[in-house]
Amino acid sequence: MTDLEHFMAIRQRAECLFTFDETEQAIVRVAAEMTAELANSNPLLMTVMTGAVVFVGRLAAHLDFPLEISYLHATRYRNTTSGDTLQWKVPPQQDVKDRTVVVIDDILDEGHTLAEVERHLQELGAQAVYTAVLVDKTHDRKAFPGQRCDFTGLQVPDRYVFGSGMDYRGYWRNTGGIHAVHPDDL
Ligand SMILES: O=P(O)(O)OC[C@H]1O[C@H](OP(=O)(O)OP(=O)(O)O)[C@H](O)[C@@H]1O
Ligand code: HPA
Repeated sequence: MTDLEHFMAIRQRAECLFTFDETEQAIVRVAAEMTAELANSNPLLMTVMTGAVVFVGRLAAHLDFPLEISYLHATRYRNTTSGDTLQWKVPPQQDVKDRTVVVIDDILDEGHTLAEVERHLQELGAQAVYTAVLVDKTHDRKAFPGQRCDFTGLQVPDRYVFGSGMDYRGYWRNTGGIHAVHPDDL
């Protein structure tokens, strides 16, 4: 089987957890919550590349107030399905001093990525740091008990998921819904 045939098989055997329309409804709700909280704070949306690239675009289309979008690149999974230490590939690309920063990511899984990114932005002098994810994975392995984001789209079960920006070994970020990899494929 070629690599591309393998990725096609992964996609076909996966279970659809949320359709594109369901993810869109969640994103519209998150946008409304963000608007209520942040519309007057000139926020900087700090996109955690690469996974957040789809979420930030879809979310920003529903945010009708002044804001800026920037990015950093940090990775813990490096195209595998289990996390390691966080590797900083690109530091925050815009001055965050005295800014309200909203860290945008695709998923809160074990939470080490967001905890470290948040700490770093605080060290750089951000006035306030909020966090927003499309999905929060339900399990008891978070970086600290009770870890939550300020804005969360959907809860997913404790399975490896892809779609809406989240990847399976670098592929299927482009799938509009959210899918769980078949257990035999992990
Ligand atoms: O909560 P955690 O267990 O730390 O995992 C969440 C992080 O893992 C993924 O990034 P990844 O390292 O796979 O890089 P990617 O964004 O390029 O997919 C995802 O985009 C989050 O940033
Ligand atoms: O379940 C996941 N899917 C995709 N990327 C991830 N990064 C952490 N957990 C996941």
